[in-house]
Order: sequence, then structure tokens, then C-alpha cells
Amino acid sequence: MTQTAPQDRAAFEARLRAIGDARYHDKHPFHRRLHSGGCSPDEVRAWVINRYYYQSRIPMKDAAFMSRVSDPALRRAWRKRIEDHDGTDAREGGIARWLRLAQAVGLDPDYVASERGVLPATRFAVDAYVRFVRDMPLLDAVASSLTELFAPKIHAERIEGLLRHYDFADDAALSYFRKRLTEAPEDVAFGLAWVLDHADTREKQDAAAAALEFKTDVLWAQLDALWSAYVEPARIPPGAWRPGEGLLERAA
Ligand SMILES: O=C(O)c1cc(C(=O)O)c2c(n1)C(=O)C(=O)c1cc(C(=O)O)[nH]c1-2
Repeated sequence: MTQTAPQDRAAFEARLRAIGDARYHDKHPFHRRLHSGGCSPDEVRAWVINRYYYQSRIPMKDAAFMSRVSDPALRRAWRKRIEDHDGTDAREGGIARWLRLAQAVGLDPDYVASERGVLPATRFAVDAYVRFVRDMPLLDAVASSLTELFAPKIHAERIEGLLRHYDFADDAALSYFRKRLTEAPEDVAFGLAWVLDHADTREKQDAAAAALEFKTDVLWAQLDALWSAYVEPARIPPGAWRPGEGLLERAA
């Protein structure tokens, strides 16, 4: 039986980028609504609450990844991701910055950090991502992080759209996204080179592409859940956040 030859490096990279062009969540109607000023204050709050759950699990999935890596050089390159989100003694991290955004939209950061009110489908999607990275081959795990190839564009659009359309938005509230503009390209340059180097058979290339598609589904499913629950006609699942809950005194 003849084996299919691997794609050359440029063709394989183009294949990965085409997955983003077709499936990345910048195309989801919820993001269009958010960035163009179409979201109500409560829709923005629902997004902040649910997206916190994703943020909170990113360093956990990176720790799960590192626990499986025997190569010290790869661990050294990867551990920055955990510090970017958790911070260090000297430096604030992304989770703290996200909670600043929560405060700016009138939410009590303790409520957001409690993870109460997160939609069931958000939990299922995000937990599936953590499990995927914990259980699948390292190549698939690294490939699944490559949605970050497409993230700087959406972060830039978001900064511009939120600043233009929403009163709560200012540099402090949006500092999370501005910081990611420099953090994400560093991470993804490393991740992409690693995947291109290690996907040395057609089967591995197919697996890496499938991992990236899986991750686009993880992101898309979160926004589908948000739309279904909070955009009219709203269908909020039992136990999920209801407008009016978890607000700061001044916003209540
Ligand atoms: O706002 C976004 O659209 C977005 C998307 C993604 C992504 O593509 O997974 C990440 C982020 N932001 C992000 O801020 C972030 O720290 C991050 C880490 C990862 C990852 O898979 O390791 N994705 C993302």
C-alpha cells in the first residue's frame, strides 16, 4: 500500500491558515454584534462571565500539557503561557486583567471568579479542550493552540469596536486585549514552528489539522451557547447567570 506523501512545509502551513479563514470565531454573529456595538449591557456581561471560564482554564490546560512533556526545552518555552495568565510576583497576569474588564462592565469580580452562572455548554466546550490537551498526542495538543494565529486580528478589532461603541470601554478595561497583541504572536510563532517541524508524515499533518478544527469548534460552540441563552428570544438555562445577578453596587 502506498502512503500519501506529506505536504511540503508551505502547503501544510497554508492548510492550517485556511482552517482559520473558514472556521475561526471572528466570523460568529455574536462577535459581529459585540464589535459593532449591537450588544446590550447584559449581553456584554454574559460574554464576560462565560469567557472568564475559558480564560481560567487556559493555564490549567497549559499545566496539563507541561506535565506530559519530557523535553526541558519545550517546557521552558511553554511555561511563559502560564505566567502570562496567572501573573508573577512582579507582573499582573491576564486573569487579573480580565477581572478588571468584568468590573468595568458593572460585574462584581468575585462573582465572575466564582464561576457561578457559567453556561453549561461553555463548561462542556472548555472542559473538552482541557481534556483534549491532556489526553491527545503532544502534536495534536500543540496544534490545538494554533487558533492563536488568528487571535491578534480579532483582539485588534475588539479594542477598536468596544472603544468606539461602549461607554465602559477605556484603556484600563481593555488592557487584557492590548497585552495579548504582543503575547499571542510570540506563543504562536513557537507553536507553529513546532507543529511544522513535528508533523513529518501525512497522517500527523492530518491529525494536526483535525486538532485545529476541533479547537475552532470549541470556540464557536461557546458563542452559539451565548447567543442562544442571552440574545432575544433569550433561553437562559437553569442555573446560568440572569441579568441583575452578580452586579457591583453601583450597577445594581
Ligand atoms: O479573544 C479571542 O478570540 C481569543 C481566542 C483565543 C483562541 O483562539 O483560542 C485565545 C485568546 N483569545 C486568548 O486571549 C488567549 O489567551 C488564548 C490562549 C489560547 C490557547 O489555546 O492556548 N487561546 C487563546
